[in-house]
Amino acid sequence: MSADPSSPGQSSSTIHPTGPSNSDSPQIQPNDPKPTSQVSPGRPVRADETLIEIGGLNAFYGDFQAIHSLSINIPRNKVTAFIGPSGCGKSTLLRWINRMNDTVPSAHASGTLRMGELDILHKSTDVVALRRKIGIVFQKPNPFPKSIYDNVAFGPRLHMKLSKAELDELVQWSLEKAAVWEEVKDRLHKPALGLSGGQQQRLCIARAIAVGPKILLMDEPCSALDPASTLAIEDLMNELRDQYTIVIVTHNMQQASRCSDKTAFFFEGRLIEFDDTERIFTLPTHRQTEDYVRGRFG
Ligand SMILES: Nc1ncnc2c1ncn2[C@@H]1O[C@H](COP(=O)(O)OP(=O)(O)OP(=O)(O)O)[C@@H](O)[C@H]1O
Repeated sequence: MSADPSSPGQSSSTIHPTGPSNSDSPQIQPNDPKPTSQVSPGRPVRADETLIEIGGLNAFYGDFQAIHSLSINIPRNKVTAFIGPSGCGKSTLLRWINRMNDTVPSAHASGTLRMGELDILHKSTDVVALRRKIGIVFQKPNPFPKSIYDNVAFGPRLHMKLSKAELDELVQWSLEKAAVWEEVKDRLHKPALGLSGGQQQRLCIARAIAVGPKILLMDEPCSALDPASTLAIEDLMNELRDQYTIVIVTHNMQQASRCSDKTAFFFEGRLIEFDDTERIFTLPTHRQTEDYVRGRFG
């Protein structure tokens, strides 16, 4: 396979949708001086390169406020875990990052939510283009009732002008990246719904990366999977982390500590603590964080 281009769908023979440089996205300057942690004033904080910048975000369903004045910078090419008890706003935040909440009539939000120059919350933002950059994988695998091949080819057919050979190459590349190619290569034109749950989830990841996102949002991607499939997804996240920015919502503390670089702990719609995962699980600053990661509540 040749080197990944920085722009998906360009009409060259190299059609892999994303590459390590991610150079086509507007960028906040590396070494953004904003701290990536909200805790421990005085403690040195490593300056990660920010991909998603969130400032003073308030999110509502009607009158109910689900997220309160949230400020957090999501670092590029890292895995960030969102943890916290049920109802604390983790999914709401994911759903605002790729504007899924547009489909909820009562949902509204204020504050800053940016990916580089792109103002995610702005009314004029092209949501279809945004979702190419910010893919999402849900709790329950949701392949389309189509063939395995057509699931992965769906987005590229919509957004890119590719020859049959280029599309074949892209489908293969995406399935390889999602670590499911070997299992499906001989049944590409069979129904996706005939795959196991773990295979379906990896297919959904292949479908998400086929259109060249910068970031993959994963909302409890393993909660419907058996332990072996869960391990396969975790291994996959480890492999993808160099090329993608991954945000995972999880209730599984082992998973957060195994898979993520950074962890954000939320409680009742507020960010309590955001730090390196190792620190959150060994020496958190807040008692509430410690109680949660030790399983004392939630
Ligand atoms: N469509 C909606 N309409 C009204 N309220 C909603 C809607 N979706 C979520 N909420 C409320 O917003 C709050 C945050 O919900 P959210 O789903 O973001 O929490 P969560 O931390 O992801 O929870 P869980 O871990 O159980 O998935 C909850 O009180 C929830 O009931």
